[in-house]
Amino acid sequence: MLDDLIREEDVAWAAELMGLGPDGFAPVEGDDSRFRAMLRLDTVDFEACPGSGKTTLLVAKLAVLAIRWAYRQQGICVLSHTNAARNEIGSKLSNTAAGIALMRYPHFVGTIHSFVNEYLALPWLRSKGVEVRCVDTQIALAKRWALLPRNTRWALQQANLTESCLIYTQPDYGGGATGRFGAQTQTYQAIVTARRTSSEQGYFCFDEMFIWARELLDSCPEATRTLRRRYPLVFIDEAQDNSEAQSALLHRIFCEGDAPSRRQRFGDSNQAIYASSSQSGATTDLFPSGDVHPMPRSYRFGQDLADKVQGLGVTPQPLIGAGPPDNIGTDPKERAIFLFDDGSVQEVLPRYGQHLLDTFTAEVLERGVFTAIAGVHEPGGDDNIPRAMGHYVPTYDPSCVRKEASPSSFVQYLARARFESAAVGNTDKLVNATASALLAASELAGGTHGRMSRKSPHRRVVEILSEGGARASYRALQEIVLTHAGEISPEVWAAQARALVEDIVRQLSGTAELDGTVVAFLTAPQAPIAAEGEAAILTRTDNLFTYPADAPRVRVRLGSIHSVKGETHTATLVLDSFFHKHHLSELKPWLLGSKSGGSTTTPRGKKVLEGIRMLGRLKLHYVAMTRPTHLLCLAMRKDAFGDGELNTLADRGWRIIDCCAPA
Ligand SMILES: Nc1ncnc2c1ncn2[C@@H]1O[C@H](COP(=O)(O)OP(=O)(O)OP(=O)(O)O)[C@@H](O)[C@H]1O
Repeated sequence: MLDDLIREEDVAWAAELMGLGPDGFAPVEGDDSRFRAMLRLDTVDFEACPGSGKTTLLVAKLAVLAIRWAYRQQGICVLSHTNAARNEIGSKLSNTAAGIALMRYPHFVGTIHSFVNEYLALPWLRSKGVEVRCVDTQIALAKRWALLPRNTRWALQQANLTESCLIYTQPDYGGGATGRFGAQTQTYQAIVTARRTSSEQGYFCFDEMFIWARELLDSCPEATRTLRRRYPLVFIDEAQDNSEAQSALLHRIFCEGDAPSRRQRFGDSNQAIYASSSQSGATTDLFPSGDVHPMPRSYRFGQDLADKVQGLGVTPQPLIGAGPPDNIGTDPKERAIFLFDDGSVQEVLPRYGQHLLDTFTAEVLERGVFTAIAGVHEPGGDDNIPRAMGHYVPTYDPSCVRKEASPSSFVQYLARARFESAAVGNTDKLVNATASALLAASELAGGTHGRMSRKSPHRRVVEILSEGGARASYRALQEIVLTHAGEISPEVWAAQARALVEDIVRQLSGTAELDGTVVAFLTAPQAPIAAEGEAAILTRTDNLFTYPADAPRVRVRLGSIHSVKGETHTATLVLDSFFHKHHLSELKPWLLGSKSGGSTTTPRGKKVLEGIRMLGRLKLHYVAMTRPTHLLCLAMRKDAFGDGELNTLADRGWRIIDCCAPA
């Protein structure tokens, strides 16, 4: 039924639609990989280099399929790993009427988590009589902690266990990281009781939904048949990032055994990086495997950058640099390395800002995307400078860029929305972030309205608040948020916002007294602090570094490498950071060109893989260094380099900028 849905004559139309011109997917210099990729509808893995247009290709295929899809009860299932990727696909599809149809029944476009919730975990829990109110790890854990007897809490604290010991891994509420408290202990029993009670009340942690999804499949094996009939064609974006739990579950739903769905995965195994060092990739249904369709051309950057970053791929791919795109009308720029020492680490960002001003025209500075990213962005000890982003920019707030976890305070909800709307430029994010923060505060205060809804958070709040009551406070609060573009000063918070927020949270939750957890969630915003001395850098809590500070001409978005996966920037500065060792210093042999790839071959011809930590380091920095279209910069300690090494770098086309010396 599916074979004829994308025809040769559709390819030029789809390329045009994606803004690539009619020849966007046409064969180039004998390479017809993209043209063939467009036509294929069999089960295949598209393993392709950074910037090769995987997401673009996926959306182009979907646009054609949307027009030809004639089935009313069966749909296309498009799964991504993150909300950011889902939103990217959604916004690209929304450019055509047929694309918009794909966002509705009978199709599904969403994250793997939302698919698992909607089709498996939620219906299963409902069938067991549980109404799911909220899937939010922070809220579920706060509820569970509050359910524990006081002496259990004390015992857990004494054993250095945090709330996360209340996450379970089995359908009997057992498992999880309970430290020295084995199943026979009273403390363990209290933990299990709190887990069970809060789950029965409808509060779940994010990853627990997979437990219930698996239980459904165990109990009702016919569910897979139904899902395969419903979704004969499945696309998975960012497939390299799937965890074992996700991969195994998807394989079981769509592939294992008879009559599998057709499944196409898009990804790049060299870019497989995970949210935490304890996570690892899938072992079931490895990506890529089986029929692999490579696409070697990167449309993001040119050949010079391709040649310099290629070696950082664990399995170096033949990288053809067919970029950069000429959408901002400038040529690729000379790569640069900023060198610093303990005393000048905070000079790096201003020097980068100045370098951008010297390199790009005012128009490019206005239209381009400029970032500075570090492998480690959570603060640690004050030694081993540079340990994390905070050593370069003391006011950096890591919670603002954690895309998947929920913010942990009202102010952080707003900060994240400011950060996100800096990229998109709409107020909708601020309005909904305010509403989400109020709903989260209300849940913490004991509200039981639940957050599982297809409606926007703003609509939910308006519906719950009665007219004449706190709805007026809600309107006034939204007006304050919008007037201040989400950046509420401590003064405005104290004088106006706080009372409104408390009034709304009381009405949403039906609780007169707001306890300690809610009070902590509603802590006042901090005034921006400037670091001491000449190297003072002032960023706002939204992690935008503006330069020059007094009359900004460029905005640099700060973040972790994880937070920029899949993104395209005009210029990217990759800052060194520390995890067991300094990342970039450890990668020096790759920068100097003496090593390439994730393995070496011994004189006897034996292939020896780099250690696990080094492989992680390579992948992380391969993602980082393949983001820019026009300018790649690095920042490293000056004393990381020995005799002659800086000359080697200069010979390899790196411009050296020494921040230890006055500008
Ligand atoms: N066929 C093409 N011709 C010209 N430009 C293209 C083509 N395909 C994609 N592009 C452009 O290349 C850039 C990268 O595309 P995209 O983000 O889809 O790549 P990706 O493979 O998903 O990247 P990553 O692996 O880093 O996530 C975008 O600016 C896109 O518009």
